[in-house]
Amino acid sequence: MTGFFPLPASAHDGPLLVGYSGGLDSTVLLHRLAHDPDLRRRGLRAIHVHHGLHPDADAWAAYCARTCADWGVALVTTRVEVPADAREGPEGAARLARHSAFAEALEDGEVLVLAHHRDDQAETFLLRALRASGVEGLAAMRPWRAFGRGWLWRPLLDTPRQAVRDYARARGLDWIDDPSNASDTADRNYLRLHVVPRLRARWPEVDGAFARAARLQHDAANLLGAEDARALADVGTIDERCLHGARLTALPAARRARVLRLWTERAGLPPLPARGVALIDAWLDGDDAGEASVFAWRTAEIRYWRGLLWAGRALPPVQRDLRLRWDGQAPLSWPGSGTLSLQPAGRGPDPLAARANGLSGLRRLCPGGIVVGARQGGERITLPGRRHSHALKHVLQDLGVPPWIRARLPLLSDADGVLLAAGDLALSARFDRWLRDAGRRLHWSGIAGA
Ligand SMILES: Nc1ncnc2c1ncn2[C@@H]1O[C@H](COP(=O)(O)OP(=O)(O)OP(=O)(O)O)[C@@H](O)[C@H]1O
Repeated sequence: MTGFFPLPASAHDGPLLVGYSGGLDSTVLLHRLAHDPDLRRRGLRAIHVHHGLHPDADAWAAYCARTCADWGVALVTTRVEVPADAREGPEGAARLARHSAFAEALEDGEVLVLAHHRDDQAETFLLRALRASGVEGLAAMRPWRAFGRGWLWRPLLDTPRQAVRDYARARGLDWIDDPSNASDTADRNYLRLHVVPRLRARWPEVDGAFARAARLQHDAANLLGAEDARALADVGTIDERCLHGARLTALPAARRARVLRLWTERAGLPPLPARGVALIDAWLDGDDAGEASVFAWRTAEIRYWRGLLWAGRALPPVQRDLRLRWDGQAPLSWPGSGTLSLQPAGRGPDPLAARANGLSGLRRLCPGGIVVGARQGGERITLPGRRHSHALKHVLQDLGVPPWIRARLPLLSDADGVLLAAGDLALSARFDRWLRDAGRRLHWSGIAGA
């Protein structure tokens, strides 16, 4: 009988949840784990994701249930909906649905175990090279990573497919052959069926060589990542969404691209594409004419203005015609662009005056209630301590408010159209006085993602 192949040491010791499709690889993995008394003591269960895509999918789920019962392993079967017209194609959409089912099933500290092996790693490396990936992509799959509330472990990543096959044959295991593996329409299958066999005929060690190359990229990616984090800290963020773009220009182009990607990743945005990096480079190199520039990708945007870069979720369109009445009692939602509320001020006012003013004071200030609307252009405001009014545009420019926030600012006016406040960024002398007397402050929660 061929060897009971060794498993690498486990980096985390939570109970195990095996992703069990019923195919050769995960059958071998489950058998190997289920027959290892040390691992069983940690706790072991399996999950089968029923994609409902193949006519035999019910039979596959039943097969997995029987095998698990034979081996004394508890099985969770989860049915997922795979959208027929997904942008990622059917395999990609099934994979996404499967991974969210895994994340949902995984309990705190539990370890999801998947049966990717060394030949899968070699294919992933090749696929990534064909997509012109950098070091992070070429590092391919990691043996361990954080996943949902626990971890993801790929203990077979150094085990060749042939060893997996030998193990199954030696123990008389059977498994499900998914017929889609024989089709070469998917890139991975094309490599597996046509390309890797040609390479292997000439270079028998090709899988091991690609897998080793992936590991080297992994080490390089870790080293680079640590330097990127230092460079980002040196560039300095104003907050997690706003960066001193001008200071990026001191960095070499390749480092600048990596720092931008790290910054957008930390802001929780999808990976920044190369054309976004190129455009930002052009902004930083060009004359800043004072116009804001924007690059949008997927659900995200980066905006550039006066040497500063902002990253966030795509902003809602400007609603120029929207006008709402507000009595100040409850917070007012300013559609797509935050909320206005009147809150108690930090330093307490004279309590008697405050009670006398209170919200009825707001009605005294504006008998017709406050009208909240978008900027139309040409507004003027008389700031506290000033005798004359100023153009709101200049006030906001002096405050350094970027144009896309200016366009979405809720403007508060009285019934006669006299401007009281622009968000909570600029207050008129009259409104400021009333707020002080009432012991209140105006709060605008700002634009989410701006
Ligand atoms: N239907 C399924 N139910 C449970 N686990 C599954 C299922 N399909 C795949 N797995 C698990 O995921 C592992 C990898 O399978 P496969 O290569 O098909 O998945 P993938 O997530 O598409 O991987 P890749 O990242 O290589 O594209 C399997 O060995 C198995 O452990």
